[in-house]
Amino acid sequence: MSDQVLLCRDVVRQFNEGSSTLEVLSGVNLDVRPAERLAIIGSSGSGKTTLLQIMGGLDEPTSGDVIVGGQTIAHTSEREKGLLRNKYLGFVYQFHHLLPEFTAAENVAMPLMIRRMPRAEALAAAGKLLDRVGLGARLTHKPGEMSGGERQRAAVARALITQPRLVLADEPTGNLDAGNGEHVLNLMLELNREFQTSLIIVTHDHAIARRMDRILTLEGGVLNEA
Ligand SMILES: Nc1ncnc2c1ncn2[C@@H]1O[C@H](COP(=O)(O)OP(=O)(O)OP(=O)(O)O)[C@@H](O)[C@H]1O
Repeated sequence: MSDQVLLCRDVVRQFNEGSSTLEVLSGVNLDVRPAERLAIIGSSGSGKTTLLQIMGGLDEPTSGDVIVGGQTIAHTSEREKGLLRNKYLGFVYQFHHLLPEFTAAENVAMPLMIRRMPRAEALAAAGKLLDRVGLGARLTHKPGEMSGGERQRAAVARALITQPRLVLADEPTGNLDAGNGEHVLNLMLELNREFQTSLIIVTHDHAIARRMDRILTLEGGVLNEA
C-alpha cells in the first residue's frame, strides 16, 4: 500500500461568472501524511469547501492534480472516482446525509455492501461500530427517529466503516450544540487514531483546529501553515 495519502499539486479552480472568471484556488499544494490530522481554516468564501470537494473527487480542478493513495483522482472518469472514493476516503458533512429510508445499521453498512461484502456480514460490522460510537441501542432506528447528535455519530461510523486512508470532514460539528459537538469530535479523533486514518477538517472553530496536528489557512487561493 502506498504511503502517500493525499497530494495536491498546483490545484487551481476557477468559476465562470458571465464574462468574468472567479479564481477561488490559485495553486494549492498539500501533502498529507499517514494518520496525520489537519485543520483547514479561512474566512467565509475563501474556498475551503471547494478544496475539500476537489480532494474528494466531487469537483474537478481547472488545472493541477490531486493524488489519492498514489492514484490521480482529478480528471478521471466518474466510475474511477467512485472506486477511489470507496477504497480510500470517508466523508463527514455538516448535515449527516444519511439515507432516510434506511436504518442506522443499513446506512453504516452501505459502503461495505458497495464493496460487495455480504449483507449479514456488513450489518454485523456496522452494528459493532455503532456500538462503539454509543449507538448500540439505535441499530434499527431510521435517521428521523434519532437526535441530531446521534445522526452525526452514525455519519462518523459510516465514514469510518471501511477504515479509509483519509476522512474529509466539512464543518462536522457545525450543526451541533457544544456538548454534542465535543462528543462527535472526540469520537472522530479516537477512531482516526485507532484506524490510523488521516483526517482533514474544515472548520471555523479555532478550538477544534488547535486539536489537530497541523493548521493550514486558506487565503488568497493558497494554503499556508498557520
Ligand atoms: N459552483 C460554483 N459556481 C460559482 N461559484 C462558486 C461555486 N462554488 C463555489 N463558488 C464560489 O467560490 C467561493 C468559495 O466558496 P466555498 O464554499 O468553497 O467557500 P468556503 O471557504 O467553504 O466558505 P464558507 O466558510 O462560508 O463555507 C465563493 O465565492 C463561492 O461563491
